[in-house]
Amino acid sequence: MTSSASRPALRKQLRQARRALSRAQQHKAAERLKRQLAQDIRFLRARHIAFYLANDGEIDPARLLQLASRYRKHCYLPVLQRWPATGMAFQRLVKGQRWQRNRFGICEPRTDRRRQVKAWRLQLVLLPLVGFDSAGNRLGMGGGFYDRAFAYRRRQRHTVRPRLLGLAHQCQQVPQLPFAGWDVPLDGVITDRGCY
Ligand SMILES: Nc1nc2c(c(=O)[nH]1)N(C=O)[C@@H](CNc1ccc(C(=O)N[C@@H](CCC(=O)O)C(=O)O)cc1)CN2
Ligand SMILES: Nc1ncnc2c1ncn2[C@@H]1O[C@H](COP(=O)(O)OP(=O)(O)OP(=O)(O)O)[C@@H](O)[C@H]1O
Repeated sequence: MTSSASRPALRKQLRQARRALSRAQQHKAAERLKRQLAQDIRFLRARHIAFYLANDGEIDPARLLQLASRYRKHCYLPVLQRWPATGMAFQRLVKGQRWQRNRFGICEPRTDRRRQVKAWRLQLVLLPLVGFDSAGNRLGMGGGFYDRAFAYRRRQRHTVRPRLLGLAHQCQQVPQLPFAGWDVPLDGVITDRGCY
């Protein structure tokens, strides 16, 4: 996989690669991801964790969400804001949760501001990646939603909360991603094959 391609071209290639994975490969990857994170101190210690609902071939953290609920952790999902349209909040999941689709067709909890928290209240955020490199640079879907939600971390480098862990299939690693000024570096990346 070349990383000299432009961001949009690279995004397209990598999205195709993850969508091309078979159901059996997806299943295995999700299981391996769960096994790794279930023993990770960052997962075990965190009480407030943001997940995502897998879409577009993303590695699926649903098993971890189930595990976290069993441990009585507070689980959150991203919810796109209507205003500003570039905003994204994290909303806590509740029993009997009602759902809606966002403007990209991704399922999310029905908006309820009382259950939304400030990004810095979370202890661990599991981010969906389109691509990553060994330096912790990430490529997302291109909306800049996660970058904006955690932009404050670039001003407060000492802030450790929340930890940002990118999740990806191993086939999404590239040698080097072009760094954009607004990119918020990750604390780590976890794939079905290991940690970075
Ligand atoms: N599972 C999951 N949930 C998530 C994200 C994600 O990456 N994965 N997001 C992370 O930011 C946010 C949604 N961000 C997105 C940004 C751009 C496109 C996108 O470009 N979609 C279309 C094209 C545009 C359109 O339909 O109008 C596409 O699939 O090509 C989708 C989601 C919030 N929820
Ligand atoms: N902190 C910010 N303030 C304003 N605009 C931003 C900020 N961060 C990113 N953006 C804008 O968002 C757009 C998308 O950024 P980028 O291509 O890095 O998205 P991404 O990281 O792939 O997506 P995502 O964060 O949703 O996973 C860029 O054009 C950039 O201008």
